[in-house]
Amino acid sequence: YQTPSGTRKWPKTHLTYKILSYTPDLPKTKVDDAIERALMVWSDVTPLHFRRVYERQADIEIKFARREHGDGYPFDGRGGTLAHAFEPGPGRGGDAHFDDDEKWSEINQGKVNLFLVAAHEFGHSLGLAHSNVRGALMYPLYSYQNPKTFRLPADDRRRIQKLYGKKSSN
Ligand SMILES: CC(C)C[C@H](CC(=O)NO)C(=O)N[C@H]1Cc2cn(c3ccccc23)CCCCCCNC1=O
Ligand SMILES: [Ca+2]
Ligand SMILES: [Zn+2]
Ligand SMILES: [Zn+2]
Repeated sequence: YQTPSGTRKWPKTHLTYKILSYTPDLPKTKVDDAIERALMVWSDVTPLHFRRVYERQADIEIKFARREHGDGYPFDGRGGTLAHAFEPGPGRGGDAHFDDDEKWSEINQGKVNLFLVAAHEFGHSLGLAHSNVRGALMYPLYSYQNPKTFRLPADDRRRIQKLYGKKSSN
């Protein structure tokens, strides 16, 4: 998992993901769809492929949780931190957790958009650290934008392709 520069990456391009729990704020199908589209943000620009699994352990395990939830990084109630994720590695490496005290939504300015937050978290799951480029997906502050018109900013694309290469053209 270790690269020369010290960042960590997956030693494979076919990754599995599993949704362990859901939020009561959205229908399950909307959560599934937001997660799938958030992963596609990254697979669209790299040779990475994501497959959903239901039984076995997955590389990227996704759950909604409140406050202390067993990893020593408790959430903080509504507002504040929205979610977190672990860098590539065995066990909890790659996993993404979402604060279920947030009001998760689809297209709604006032609430938190699951697709946008998930796309950010999966950047960490794949090995990206935060960006200091305002407007980058990996910027540490959440900012709402219309998910229908979302395009991966150049800084994020450049950095993920530096780790995993570009999407094979064929
Ligand atoms: C990028 C995002 C998808 C994930 C990040 C966390 C992260 O980097 N996960 O990988 C996040 O939650 N950032 C906070 C950072 C933050 C902003 N404030 C805070 C007040 C307290 C604690 C944290 C914050 C000020 C008030 C606004 C609170 C609501 C929005 N929260 C944020 O933007
Ligand atoms: Ca919170
Ligand atoms: Zn956690
Ligand atoms: Zn982050």
